[in-house]
Amino acid sequence: MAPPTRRGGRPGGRRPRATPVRDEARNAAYDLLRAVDERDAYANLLMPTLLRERGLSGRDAALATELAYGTLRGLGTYDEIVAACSDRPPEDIDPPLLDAIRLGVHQLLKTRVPPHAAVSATVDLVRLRVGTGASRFANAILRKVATRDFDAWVAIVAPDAEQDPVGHLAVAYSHPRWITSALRDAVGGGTGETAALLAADNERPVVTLVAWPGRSTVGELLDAGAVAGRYSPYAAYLPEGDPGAIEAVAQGRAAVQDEASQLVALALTRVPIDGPDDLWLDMCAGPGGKAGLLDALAVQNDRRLLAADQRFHRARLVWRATRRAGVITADGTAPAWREGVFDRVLVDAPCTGLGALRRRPEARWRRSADSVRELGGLQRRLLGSALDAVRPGGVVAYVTCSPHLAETQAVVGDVVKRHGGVEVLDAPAFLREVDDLGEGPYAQFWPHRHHTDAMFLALLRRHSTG
Ligand SMILES: C[S@@+](CC[C@H](N)C(=O)[O-])C[C@H]1O[C@@H](n2cnc3c(N)ncnc32)[C@H](O)[C@@H]1O
Repeated sequence: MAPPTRRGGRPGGRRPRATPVRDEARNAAYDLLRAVDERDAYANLLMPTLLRERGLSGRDAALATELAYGTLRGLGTYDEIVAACSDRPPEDIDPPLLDAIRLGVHQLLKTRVPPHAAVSATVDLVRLRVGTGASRFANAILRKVATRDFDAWVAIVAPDAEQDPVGHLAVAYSHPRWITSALRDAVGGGTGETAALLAADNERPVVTLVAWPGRSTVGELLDAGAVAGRYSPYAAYLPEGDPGAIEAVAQGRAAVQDEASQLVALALTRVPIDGPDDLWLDMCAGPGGKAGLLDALAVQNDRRLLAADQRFHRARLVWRATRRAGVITADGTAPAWREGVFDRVLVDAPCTGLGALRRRPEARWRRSADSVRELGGLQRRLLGSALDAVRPGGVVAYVTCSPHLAETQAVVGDVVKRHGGVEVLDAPAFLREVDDLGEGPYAQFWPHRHHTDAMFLALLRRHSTG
């Protein structure tokens, strides 16, 4: 890409406009970035409110969302590029200014926004929101950024792919190094497959709906513009539009739910068990995604579901998502139920959420490797407690929305060894409609293979009291 010239229409050649123009979509994107930085806001929860408050809809809403989420996902790479274009490292740049520059870099390198528009809109934003002096600094950085495309910058700023493959992938695909390394170990493939996984984390996931059986049908969702799901008999994808505008969703008969989440809950119900099959437990049920499906299946098959969550407000959400389940606020590690009374138990354990990075654009920068260690003890206690809660012959599903080996195989391996009397079942055998879940006995979904979250499933049968 040629360097900017004054006449050629390139961004840097233009003088700043006398009066900065306020662009509502970019302002909303900027405010989201600031809220994430200053108040630890969750981008996917705050964005709909921001759009509503600003009266943004249609293309403006889509632009604001794309700019904010894209910037949050990509800022690992963008900061390396800013560092290469500035005499100050990003950590020495005032955070409000840095966020505006990141927004500009994203527009220049990852969108079809014309470069002159990307620069002038960012410079205007900085003048209005940060200050005139800062806008000159932003202008100078963005002029340099605009001299190359994304791949050319990665070739300059990322560590050498041969000498430091993890470092290269981390910068090229904007993931923290520790997550890149953990995902590479978990996917078990080479650099190519890790790159495909990291790239999938940077894509906008399609909205997936679940038609709760007995309450709505996939046909009803298809009539409302959705497309049939690939694997789950209850799934439909919504290519565009607001899911809340679909009648079945608005009436609480269907919901938004990733397809892998549907399938792991379904797999638990598919394992044959000898003897009674009356009472099911969802031990970590909030906010109620899997409980909603389990409850609907329980109602259809004349079973009973007890759904528990340690936090009251999460339990309340479960109550709203279910129709007949008993819902309680309870700590699964200090159970409010007798041992060995349940026929099937789901432990959807609290985890790092590294399998859902597509949905939570800022999450990768919030978590640290310490959180894996911190969660490990709780995950082990919850799974141990689930094995106590299930009757001999009954089944436990251990699920995480993280593929990190320390949260998945290591937890199951340790608890099974300690507990005794537990058989690890071949989980992929209960999900025959899905290819490539791994060689067993565990099932691992992947965004780049299945277009779902990276959900992990272990199915365990309790044989004796151990
Ligand atoms: C991964 S989320 C569960 C998601 C849920 N199954 C769904 O599909 O919507 C984990 C849940 O575990 C709850 N939790 C954390 N510690 C717990 C404990 N000791 N006992 C019960 N629930 C707990 C959290 O409040 C959180 O709602």
